[in-house]
Amino acid sequence: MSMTADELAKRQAIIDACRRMNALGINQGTSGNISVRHADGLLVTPTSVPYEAMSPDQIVLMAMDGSHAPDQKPSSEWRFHRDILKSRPDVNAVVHAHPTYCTVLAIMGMEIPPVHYMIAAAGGDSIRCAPYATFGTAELSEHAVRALEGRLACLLDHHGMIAIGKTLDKAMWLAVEVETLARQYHGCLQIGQPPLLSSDEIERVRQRMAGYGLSED
Ligand SMILES: C[C@H](O)[C@@H](O)[C@@H](O)C(=O)COP(=O)(O)O
Repeated sequence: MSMTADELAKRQAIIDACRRMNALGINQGTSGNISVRHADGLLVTPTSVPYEAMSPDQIVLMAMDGSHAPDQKPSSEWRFHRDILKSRPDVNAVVHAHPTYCTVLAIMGMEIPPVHYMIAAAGGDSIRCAPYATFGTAELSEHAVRALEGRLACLLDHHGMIAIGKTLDKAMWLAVEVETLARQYHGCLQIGQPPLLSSDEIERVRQRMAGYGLSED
């Protein structure tokens, strides 16, 4: 398989990010998948390959019509990766994981409200929870794209979380922030119903955050 240095670097960056997801504790086992925009299509992780054993040649190069080399097996979630990248020209990377606290809230069908100003990093005053649909289906993809409208992250009912970004580093950074928010919200709920920040305040923070570190810009 011949490829440019740029493509090889993107493939390796995807694998490094997958391993980091598990090392950071925001994912486990072979759950989760990652994609990055490349040329007119995307590079996406293969299905059910342990991240420690994943090699750059196993990353699947996919066209926007879903086609790929016949000997390659893309992630079972390639549809939402493709559909998000297709519908969001502002986004170049998609990170899907099964972080524990995000998934606990998602199982309960709960979205994350503005309990902490860092929610602004996800693009607005809530992190929505997309309705449940079977993994890998076009229905799940439609729900995810809708839940991500005007946002950079969403929960997936009875499933997990998606974080997206202009770069893979930004999407990974946001994935950790979203799991932290989920943990904080879960902690608050042990005490009672937490007071929330106003939508105006979240919008103020969002504007102040523009260009801050790895957040939205
Ligand atoms: C069954 C899978 O775990 C599915 O839930 C998917 O969402 C996932 O996280 C990993 O699937 P792939 O290995 O197919 O990327």
